[in-house]
Amino acid sequence: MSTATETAPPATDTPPAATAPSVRARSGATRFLTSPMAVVSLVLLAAFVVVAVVGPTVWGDAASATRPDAVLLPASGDHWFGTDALGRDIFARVMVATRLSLVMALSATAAGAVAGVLLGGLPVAFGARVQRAASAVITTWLAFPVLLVAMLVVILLDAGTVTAVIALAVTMTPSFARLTQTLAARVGGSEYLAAARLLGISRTRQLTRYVVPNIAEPVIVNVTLSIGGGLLALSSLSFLGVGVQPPDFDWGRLLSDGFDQVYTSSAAALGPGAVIILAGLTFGMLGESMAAHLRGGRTRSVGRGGPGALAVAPMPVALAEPVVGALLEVRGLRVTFPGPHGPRAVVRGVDLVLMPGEIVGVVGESGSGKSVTMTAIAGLADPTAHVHADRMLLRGEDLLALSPRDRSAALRAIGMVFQDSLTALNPALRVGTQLAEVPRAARVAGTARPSRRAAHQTAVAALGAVQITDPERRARQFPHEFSGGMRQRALIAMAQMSGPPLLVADEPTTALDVTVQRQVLTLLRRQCAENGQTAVVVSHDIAVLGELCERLVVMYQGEVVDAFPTADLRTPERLAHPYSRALVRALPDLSTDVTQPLATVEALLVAPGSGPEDRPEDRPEEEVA
Ligand SMILES: Nc1ncnc2c1ncn2[C@@H]1O[C@H](COP(=O)(O)OP(=O)(O)OP(=O)(O)O)[C@@H](O)[C@H]1O
Repeated sequence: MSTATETAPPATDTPPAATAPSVRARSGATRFLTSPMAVVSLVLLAAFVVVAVVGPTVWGDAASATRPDAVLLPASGDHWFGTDALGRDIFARVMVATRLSLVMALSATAAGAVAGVLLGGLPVAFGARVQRAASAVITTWLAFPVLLVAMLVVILLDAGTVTAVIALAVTMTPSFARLTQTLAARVGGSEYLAAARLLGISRTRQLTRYVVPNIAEPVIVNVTLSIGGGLLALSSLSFLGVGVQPPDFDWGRLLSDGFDQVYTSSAAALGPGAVIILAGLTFGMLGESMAAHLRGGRTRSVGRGGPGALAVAPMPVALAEPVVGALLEVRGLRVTFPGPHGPRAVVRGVDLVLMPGEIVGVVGESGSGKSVTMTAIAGLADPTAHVHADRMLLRGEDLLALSPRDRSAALRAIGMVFQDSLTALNPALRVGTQLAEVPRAARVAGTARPSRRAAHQTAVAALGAVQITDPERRARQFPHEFSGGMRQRALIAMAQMSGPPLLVADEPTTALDVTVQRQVLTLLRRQCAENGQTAVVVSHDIAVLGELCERLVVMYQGEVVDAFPTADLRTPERLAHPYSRALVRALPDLSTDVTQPLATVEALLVAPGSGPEDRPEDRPEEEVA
């Protein structure tokens, strides 16, 4: 069956010299600065900061000098926003008020954010009871109207600048607390925090090392967005006469004063109003740009056309003719991640050819690049990854020549079964509801979207097809109510629902016990045979792959070092690569002498990116076996 060839071209660690700019590894800051909205907001912010710093020095005199001969003048070349009832230049007063307005908004937001983060985040380290109590406090607090709370604070503390800041901070605290609580709950339920607890790591350390770093980014984005809202709220308080009191003045105070003369000089109110709106927009745009940047960077689920997507081979590469009839042909796949010492190539020149209907196993030790290879092929590479290929044909279609949108559509021919069934299924949705999303999302263009009921029935049938008993009842359960084997089968059902011609299963049985492992593998093989599907199954376990696959591809240190029919496992001495031979010899069987230590694959480990002299094929065989 094996008409394909996999070879390991000479590896180099340097990334391709010329690559598509869209996927060139760029620093986060550089990527952020490519957004026009981010640039505009930063320029505006810089202008506001400069005015806040130099405003009182430059415009201080004009802002405070009273001129009885220039009272209530309309806007003109000399007085852009006109003059007030004492003849003071309103534009100069707006410029001078910038400092107080910004300082108040920043202080109130910072105080509200710190209080909110503490209220929302601290309980995570103190267990469920404290979390429930904090949650009740936050919910009650949120239920009070913002203006009412602000007024209450003003009544209790007397109107003034500091009171306005405190009032705003008090109204902001519960929303920051709710955000932090939601984010912290996600971290609180994570496996890594559970592991930290098991290891006896102190609560303070849990909070500072595990909770805070994982919630910091969205909180910072929210703080930035809130500064704009804070500015507007403070201006409203001053406008209502309960904020900054004379002789101090902020933008809201000036807006309030300007309203008194709106019929004689509209610029007196419009000027401060426009500046308030511009400042609000500036912080809003900055926050939105940061949020978009984070979504597109670390937190966004990896897409099939964005960063991390496939780079079009930039230069003509001398390649052999395409393999006739291949379902998938990948040549020269390279994946590089940015590292502290420059780009790190973790997949180096991988070739992979799959013929229709075959099941191919990809085996290799942990970190050899199996998952990265598969996710890169499926267009699901991490957004920080730099993916490059010389050729990539899927069902005869040249993925490198397609637009990101068309490539995305073409890649729907690949169904993925992920390794960790617990994280691959949304814990908040019933299994049936999740599966029902597939037919509703994957409807054929031009046809009506299936009804919820029809989609649900399809989901139930799909669960039945993977031998989940009582699928109707199971479809109404949440993933945590399933056993590991059932979840894995539900994932297989989900991947199969859109009938993809190619199934990629990344370690589908790693977390399962041997009996369930066998059931899942049998199911995979039967489903592929029944549906005429091609499958690539990734595993560390050469024995598992030997049972399931017709052909094996061995990866080591980011390269394909060997490829052979599964039958060759019986004659390891015929395998071409020492690492493959070592892997097979390390497999115990019934003839293994149980009185002797099991054979192991010894010290081959060198980091990807090491020179060729460190690679196993360059070592004497006895060192390997
Ligand atoms: N997002 C990432 N950023 C940086 N390096 C990464 C990233 N994802 C993977 N790597 C690196 O790529 C290399 C290959 O990882 P990969 O997950 O493909 O290994 P694997 O062979 O699938 O291992 P395992 O069997 O343990 O899942 C590893 O050195 C890993 O640290």
